[in-house]
Amino acid sequence: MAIENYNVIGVMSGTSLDGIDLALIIFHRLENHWQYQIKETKAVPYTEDWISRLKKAVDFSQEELEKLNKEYTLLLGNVISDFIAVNQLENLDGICSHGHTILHQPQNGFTLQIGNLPEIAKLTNQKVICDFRVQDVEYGGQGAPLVPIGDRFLFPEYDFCLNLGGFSNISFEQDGNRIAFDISPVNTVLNFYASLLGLEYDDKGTIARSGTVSESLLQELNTIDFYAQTYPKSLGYEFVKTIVLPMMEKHTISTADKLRTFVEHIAIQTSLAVPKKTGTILATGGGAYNVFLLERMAFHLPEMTFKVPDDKTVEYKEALIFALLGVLKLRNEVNVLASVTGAKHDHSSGKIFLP
Ligand SMILES: Nc1ncnc2c1ncn2[C@@H]1O[C@H](COP(=O)(O)OP(=O)(O)OP(=O)(O)O)[C@@H](O)[C@H]1O
Ligand SMILES: CC(=O)N[C@H]1[C@@H]2OC[C@@H](O2)[C@@H](O)[C@@H]1O[C@H](C)C(=O)O
Repeated sequence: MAIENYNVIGVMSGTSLDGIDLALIIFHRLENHWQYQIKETKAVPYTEDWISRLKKAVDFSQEELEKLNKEYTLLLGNVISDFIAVNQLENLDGICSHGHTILHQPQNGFTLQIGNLPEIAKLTNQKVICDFRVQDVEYGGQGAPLVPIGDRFLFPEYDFCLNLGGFSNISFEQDGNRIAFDISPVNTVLNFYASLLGLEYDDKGTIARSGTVSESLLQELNTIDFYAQTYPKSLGYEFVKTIVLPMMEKHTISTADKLRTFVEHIAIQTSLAVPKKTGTILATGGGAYNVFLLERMAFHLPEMTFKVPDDKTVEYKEALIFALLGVLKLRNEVNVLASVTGAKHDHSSGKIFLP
């Protein structure tokens, strides 16, 4: 019985801008099946300065972006090195790092994740596998979402995997193919309105719960073109900045009412995204802690069972899956599914940098 083991660190910075997630993962590959253990984790919050720079970067010039990329690679290198030192890690097979998405316009042929410069391998003194999205866009794909292959390998017992991060996405099996797509913005928008009230986020959705749905805003949001499109499809911050926030800002209602309306919008779009209305949904990402959001989803999908895991999978599932994408790349195996991204074929994506 062939068992293969990998010791890797998964590193993820998501679009909610809460910080950098690191997870030490041990993978066991046993006769075509993957098993995992999340051994150590750390969430490193961004400073106010970094949050502001990463937010503004969507409007940066090429020169400013290059400078930011170098500085962010240095930040990631330091954060990863600290994680290795604190946990006294040795004999790692690699660091599998997503970087941070600044621009995402697959329709125009580009996506940019910073923090993926070759220096990262020197800074950490480790083999680094990174930049997983670019090749997919070059192959005509969306470059996102990339976690669905991990959903297939690591969470096959669930009918649906729902990620509630900066944006939400869903993945499921259909006729032997994995299907997945981004559903709607989630914490990118909720955090923006929470920040107007001086909060990092709307804890458990309490403020949204206190608000009232604006039917006119809700209707406008639900008729945005993106929702009528068929998959493959993915979202970037550009969508929030140019379409969603301007639409929300036209409505002179309270911030609590905006939060309430947007929660309803997410819940409705989620219910429309699932192809069948019964089964089990694995809900992960920080939005899974938004109790009110989950209540509204359950209202629109009354026969669905929502499962929020009670372990580190909720917060570290993306770091875990990018760790798997890196291992698959090291094995030269497919880590991006064309059925999900729309690329011309399945492929093994990512760059490998040696120290
Ligand atoms: N107790 C809570 N109540 C409500 N929302 C919460 C709570 N805890 C976390 N969140 C939300 O989750 C966000 C972090 O989610 P997560 O880490 O999944 O985002 P992400 O890594 O940026 O995701 P993605 O890569 O999918 O965009 C926070 O910014 C906050 O909006
Ligand atoms: C371009 C980009 O970074 N997209 C993120 C973002 O955050 C959530 C959603 O939009 C998803 O498409 C993707 O991240 C996850 C990890 C993915 O690729 O599966």
